[in-house]
Amino acid sequence: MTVPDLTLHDGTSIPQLGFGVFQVPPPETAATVTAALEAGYRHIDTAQMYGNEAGVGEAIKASGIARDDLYVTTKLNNGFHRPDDARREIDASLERLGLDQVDLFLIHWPLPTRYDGDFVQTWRALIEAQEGGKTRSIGVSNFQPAHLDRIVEETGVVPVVNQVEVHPFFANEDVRSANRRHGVLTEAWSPIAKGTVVDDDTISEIASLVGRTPAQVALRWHVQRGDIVFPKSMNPERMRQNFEIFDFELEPTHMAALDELDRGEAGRMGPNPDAFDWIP
Ligand SMILES: NC(=O)C1=CN([C@@H]2O[C@H](COP(=O)(O)OP(=O)(O)OC[C@H]3O[C@@H](n4cnc5c(N)ncnc54)[C@H](OP(=O)(O)O)[C@@H]3O)[C@@H](O)[C@H]2O)C=CC1
Ligand SMILES: O=C(O)C(=O)[C@@H](O)[C@H](O)C(=O)CO
Repeated sequence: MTVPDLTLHDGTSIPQLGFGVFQVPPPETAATVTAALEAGYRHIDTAQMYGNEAGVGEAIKASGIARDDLYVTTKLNNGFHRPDDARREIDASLERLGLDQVDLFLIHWPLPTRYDGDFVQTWRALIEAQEGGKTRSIGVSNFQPAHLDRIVEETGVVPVVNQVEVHPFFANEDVRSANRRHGVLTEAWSPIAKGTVVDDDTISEIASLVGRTPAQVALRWHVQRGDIVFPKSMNPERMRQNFEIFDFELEPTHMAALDELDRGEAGRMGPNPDAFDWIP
């Protein structure tokens, strides 16, 4: 199965499908990521918050896969928004991952009610890290349209991606359209709604009609909308299943039926970025 690359506005490219490691316990991360690499994944999405960057690094090193053939994303933790902390912790991530450079570094959450709402200082620290060669690309996560507008206005530097919650029950269209307006690609987190797409009748019916599983149908919906996805699974069979989504297509009526499942704010499963202020 070939995973398409999408071109980011800085000229680099990113595999549209990756593997997410949120809630993969640190002691099991190396084995889990090794299984994902064996299944064909070449894009890994981790974060300082997940506490498992070292396991990701261990699996990468043991795989023998050429560095250029892998795409690695990590994210700055919420306690490190001040520039001096960000500088130190970006270096610490590289050390844990065993890499000289990551492909993408993100601000994990904007935390508009912390640090006097000054996530612009944090964005400047990421710009500096990119200039210093510590990351090829820089982006943000959980940025609402106003947050995105502000960093672009104040620095002139546009993130390549905004990683936000998106799944059939929470289409997050306001943020996706703000991303498009800025030329920012959307990365959809919790793309299979934390596994709950399997319980939905509409998705299950479409899955039966196309001879696929509900998770495959949901992931296919995302990729046909042009978003980047990285489902998490610690089960080798589901890991493989989630990878096999580029050999079928959903027809427009099926795409429209999935679009109809959007519950707006009621469908949100994770924290609201305007209020989220948790520092681990
Ligand atoms: N930037 C941010 O703030 C956030 C980023 N993320 C990123 O997005 C990634 C994915 O999101 P996540 O929250 O993990 O949720 P997902 O939507 O990827 O769902 C993961 C859950 O679904 C189950 N699952 C996996 N595959 C299948 C399948 N084929 N059929 C049925 N159930 C399945 C998994 O269980 P099992 O392991 O047993 O298969 C797990 O419980 C994260 O790992 C992380 O990288 C996530 C949240 C927030
Ligand atoms: O997984 C992530 O990347 C997150 O940021 C979430 O874990 C988030 O912090 C959360 O769900 C807290 O309850």
